[in-house]
Amino acid sequence: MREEELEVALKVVIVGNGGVGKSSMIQRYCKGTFTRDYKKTIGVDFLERQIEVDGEDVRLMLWDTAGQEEFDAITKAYYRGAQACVLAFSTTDRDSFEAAHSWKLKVENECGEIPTVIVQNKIDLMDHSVVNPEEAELLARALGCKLIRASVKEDVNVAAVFRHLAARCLQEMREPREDYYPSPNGHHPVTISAFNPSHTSKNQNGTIVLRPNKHKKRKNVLKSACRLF
Ligand SMILES: Nc1nc2c(ncn2[C@@H]2O[C@H](COP(=O)(O)OP(=O)(O)OP(=O)(O)O)[C@@H](O)[C@H]2O)c(=O)[nH]1
Repeated sequence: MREEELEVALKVVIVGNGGVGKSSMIQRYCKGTFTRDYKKTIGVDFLERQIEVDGEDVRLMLWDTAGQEEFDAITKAYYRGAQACVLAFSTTDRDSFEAAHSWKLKVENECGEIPTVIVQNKIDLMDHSVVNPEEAELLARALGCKLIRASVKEDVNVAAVFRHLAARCLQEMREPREDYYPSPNGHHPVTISAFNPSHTSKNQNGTIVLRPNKHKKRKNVLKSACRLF
C-alpha cells in the first residue's frame, strides 16, 4: 500500500450549551435533514460521513455530546481521543456565548490542544442577535480558534466547518512526515485512525489506531505513532 493511499479517520467532538444546534448540525451534515423540534441529547450520540480533502479520503466520526450540565460527567469521557472539536454557541443565546471558554477548557483537559472551530450558529436569526460581531471575533482570537458563522437551518457554512477541521488535521498529520519510519518489511500503514482513546495499536485489518494519551499534544502522538512503523 502506498503512502498516498492512507485512509484517515478523525474523531470530532461537538460541544456547546444545550439548544445551540449541535445535534441539528450533525444531522444536517450527515443526513441532509433539519427539524425544528428540540429534543435534548441524553449523553452522547454519534454519526459519520466520508469526504475527500486534498485527494485523501477522510472519515469523520462526529460525536454529538449533550450540552446540559447534568450530563457533564458522562460526556467528558467521550472527548478522549478526539482529534478535532466544534465549539458551538447560538446567535440568540448570550449564555451559550459566555460559556465558550469553559467548553474549550473541558475539551482541553481531556484532549490537550486540538484543532477547534468556533461556530456561531443560527445566523438566520441575526435580527435577534445578542452577540455583536466584534465580540465573537474577540472570543475566537482569545481562544486561538477560527470563527465560522453558520445557519444549520438554512444550511449555510455547515460543510465548511468540517472541511476546515479535516484539512487542519491532515496538515498536522503531514507535518511529522520526515520522522515517519517505515515498518521493518517496508510497508506503510493502511489507515490512520484516532477513533479509540489512549495509546496506539494495529487492528486485524492492518488499520492503525491512534490513541492519544491524555494531555499529550496531538503532534507528538502522531510522531510516536509513526515511529512504531
Ligand atoms: N433558527 C434556527 N434554529 C436552529 C438552528 N440550528 C438548530 N436550531 C434549532 O435549535 C433547537 C436546538 O437544536 P439542537 O440541535 O437540538 O441543540 P443541541 O445543541 O443539540 O442541544 P442539546 O442536545 O440539549 O445539547 C432546535 O429546535 C433546532 O431546530 C439554526 O441554524 N437556526
